[in-house]
Amino acid sequence: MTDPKQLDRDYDHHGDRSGARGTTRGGFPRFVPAKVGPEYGQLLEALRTVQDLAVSTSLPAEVAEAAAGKARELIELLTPHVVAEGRQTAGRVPRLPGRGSLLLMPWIIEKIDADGVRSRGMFRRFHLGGNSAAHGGTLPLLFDDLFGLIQHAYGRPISRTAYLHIDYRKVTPLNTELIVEGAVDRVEGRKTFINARLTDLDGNLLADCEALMVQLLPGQQ
Ligand SMILES: CCCCCCCCCCCCCCCC(=O)SCCNC(=O)CCNC(=O)[C@H](O)C(C)(C)COP(=O)(O)OP(=O)(O)OC[C@H]1O[C@@H](n2cnc3c(N)ncnc32)[C@H](O)[C@@H]1OP(=O)(O)O
Repeated sequence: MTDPKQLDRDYDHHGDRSGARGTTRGGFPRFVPAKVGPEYGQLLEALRTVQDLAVSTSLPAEVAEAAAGKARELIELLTPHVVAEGRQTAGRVPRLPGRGSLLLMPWIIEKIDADGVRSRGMFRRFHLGGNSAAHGGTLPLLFDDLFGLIQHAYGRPISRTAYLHIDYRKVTPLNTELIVEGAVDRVEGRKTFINARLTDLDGNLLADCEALMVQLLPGQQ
């Protein structure tokens, strides 16, 4: 992983974080890959299935009550292990779906270098909008995280998404393997313009997206 200070001499002067271990005084924590065993991936897959079930069931009261009890047990188990931003495992395991984060789409990075990033995966029941299609709001999440990876792999410093323009070309299906791929289009000073496309495995275009990411100034969060 590139040292962010090599990309941005002012890395430590963005914003004013606590400086706690694993974070910086910059606007973003440093992304240091986390080392985890297979049990972490298994936990995430189980939790994703719980998410799918939470949005796709109609529970009798006694089942909802029993499930709430089990959920509280899980909360008790996990709560003592909360850590500061930058030290959590989620988002720092590039080989796992969604980099090991439940927030992110559970997609796998297939290619990541200065020429662009490609990921493969599925939208699942948890992402349902209506009529068997992915919720329109899930696509910006997929694209935005891809753009973060693209500009990091391109060697650009800390930036924030200024705008993200999506054209929805075709309905995005659930439970169907898809590809999202994008690259830097051009850099103008602090501005990085990035394009990406979401397609099915036959190459049919489902959505395309153009975004502007703006490099943060010293002192900016
Ligand atoms: C170990 C495991 C691997 C990990 C490996 C690491 C990977 C890591 C992945 C992380 C992935 C997360 C990546 C998410 C990134 C977000 O999603 S960030 C969250 C969403 N975005 C935000 O919250 C941004 C909120 N907005 C802002 O903070 C500010 O508006 C901005 C965007 C920083 C710009 O403000 P500013 O610094 O005051 O800049 P400003 O002078 O207004 O504009 C600079 C230039 O940009 C232009 N501009 C600014 N906004 C716009 C706009 N909306 N439209 C057009 N032009 C604009 C201006 O016109 C100006 O152009 P020039 O005059 O220079 O030609």
